[in-house]
Amino acid sequence: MRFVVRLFPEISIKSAPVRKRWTKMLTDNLRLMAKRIHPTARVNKEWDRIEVTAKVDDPVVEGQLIDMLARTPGIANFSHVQTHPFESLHDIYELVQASWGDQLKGKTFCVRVKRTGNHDFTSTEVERYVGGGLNQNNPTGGVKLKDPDVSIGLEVKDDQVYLVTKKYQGLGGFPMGTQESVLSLISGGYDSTVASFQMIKRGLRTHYCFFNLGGREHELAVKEIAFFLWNRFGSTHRVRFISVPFEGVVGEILQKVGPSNMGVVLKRMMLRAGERIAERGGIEAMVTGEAVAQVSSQTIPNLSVIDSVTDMMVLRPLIVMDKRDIIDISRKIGAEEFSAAVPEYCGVISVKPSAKVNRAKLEAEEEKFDFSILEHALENAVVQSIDEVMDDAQELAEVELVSELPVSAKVIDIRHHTEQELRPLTVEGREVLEIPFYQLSTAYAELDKAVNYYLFCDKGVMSGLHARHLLDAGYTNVGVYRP
Ligand SMILES: Nc1ncnc2c1ncn2[C@@H]1O[C@H](COP(=O)(O)OP(=O)(O)OP(=O)(O)O)[C@@H](O)[C@H]1O
Repeated sequence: MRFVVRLFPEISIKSAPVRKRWTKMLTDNLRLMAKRIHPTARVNKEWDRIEVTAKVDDPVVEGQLIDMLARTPGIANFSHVQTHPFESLHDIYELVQASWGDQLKGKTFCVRVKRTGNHDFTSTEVERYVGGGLNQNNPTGGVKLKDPDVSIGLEVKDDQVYLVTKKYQGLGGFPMGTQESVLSLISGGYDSTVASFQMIKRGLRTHYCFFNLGGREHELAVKEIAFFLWNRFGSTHRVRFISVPFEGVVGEILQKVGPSNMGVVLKRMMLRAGERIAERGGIEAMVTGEAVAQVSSQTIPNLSVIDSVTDMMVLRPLIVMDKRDIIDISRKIGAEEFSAAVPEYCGVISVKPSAKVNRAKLEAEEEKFDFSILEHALENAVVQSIDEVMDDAQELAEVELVSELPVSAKVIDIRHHTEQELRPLTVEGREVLEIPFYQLSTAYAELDKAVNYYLFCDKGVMSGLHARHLLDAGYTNVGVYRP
């Protein structure tokens, strides 16, 4: 089987040396991946195209090669082609008639020919001869040069004719490795996932940085997404996944920062930490999934307060995109199910978020922040190669979930104290302890081990994550209460 790959037009207009270098990179990338699919797969570079062949007649291999080409950055489109030797114009006509004749009934069509080599006919002569013959010998809707129902692509190269049997859309963008590295701040939601994809598609080597706010399950879900993106669109280049334990930072924000500023301060802490991690890895730009006014921390005034903590360039590929379009891309690239399954971190952060934070007030609040906690988080960041991230995905501890509480059980309401005040939880006949999740790990140690505790939060996500946390820490008397 044979595929002809056309370069993304933005590559074709580059200067000759750049084009040559980038085409070589795309060829190398394809070679690496094709070899993983079948040992006979070969990738050959020519000036304006790349050919991918495999000496095997197997629809599974064919499907895998099509999938590989459809998800490789740098390709405009690609065609499945059949090659045949020919001696005369009439041979070409017969080949086309055999493969296209019965598909032209009632349809308008045109024949497009590209020719290379020495022949005693021109491309236009081939188009006329073959088109005329097809029209005469089939009940077609006639030749139509503009917007025909069927466009038949042919390539005549020396003594071979290439018949296009099917044409596929490529991903576009630039070949992986042609651009620099970036550090994508990924939370696993639709936005940062799609933002990371956009970077990969443009040929940027995209490393991942995750600030762990919600425990091991959240981390694993994000690792799964990052691995998926890399494996599907950028696996020719090894990247890193950095996980930064950020629960301490969140706890400190919740204690030192007023509700309206929390979201913006959290993002400032993320950019501060992200910048340091990027610098350690020799990376010059960060990427986030923010879009203007999608939430209140993403207004222009707030984004500018967020940005002011770093000199490093922050790329926001989704900045003017609508959420609906972002989710459409997520669906198209197969990431939607992953992002939909990522637990939304319900405890953090702004209870009454402000669309325009008061910068002076925010900076005054930040002065109370203990920055050694941020340093501690950075020291404890775990760096993994992306192909190793799923190795540590051991089974998560099972958590008991109850809607009716056992007689002697107590409930721990782990919501933020402002929510506890707004909507206090009462459970008839049971004691409810109010321990916000950011105090839980220290407070839990003080509790009576003989009692069973069931954690409660609004969505059941945080309570599940924290119950798992406690189980991991060796406590056994803990579950989740979902009334
Ligand atoms: N836990 C996290 N780890 C790493 N980056 C994060 C984290 N939370 C947020 N970010 C970064 O900050 C950006 C803005 O976060 P925010 O929670 O305001 O927005 P979002 O638009 O809902 O993002 P997403 O859909 O990616 O979760 C995210 O797109 C992401 O780049």
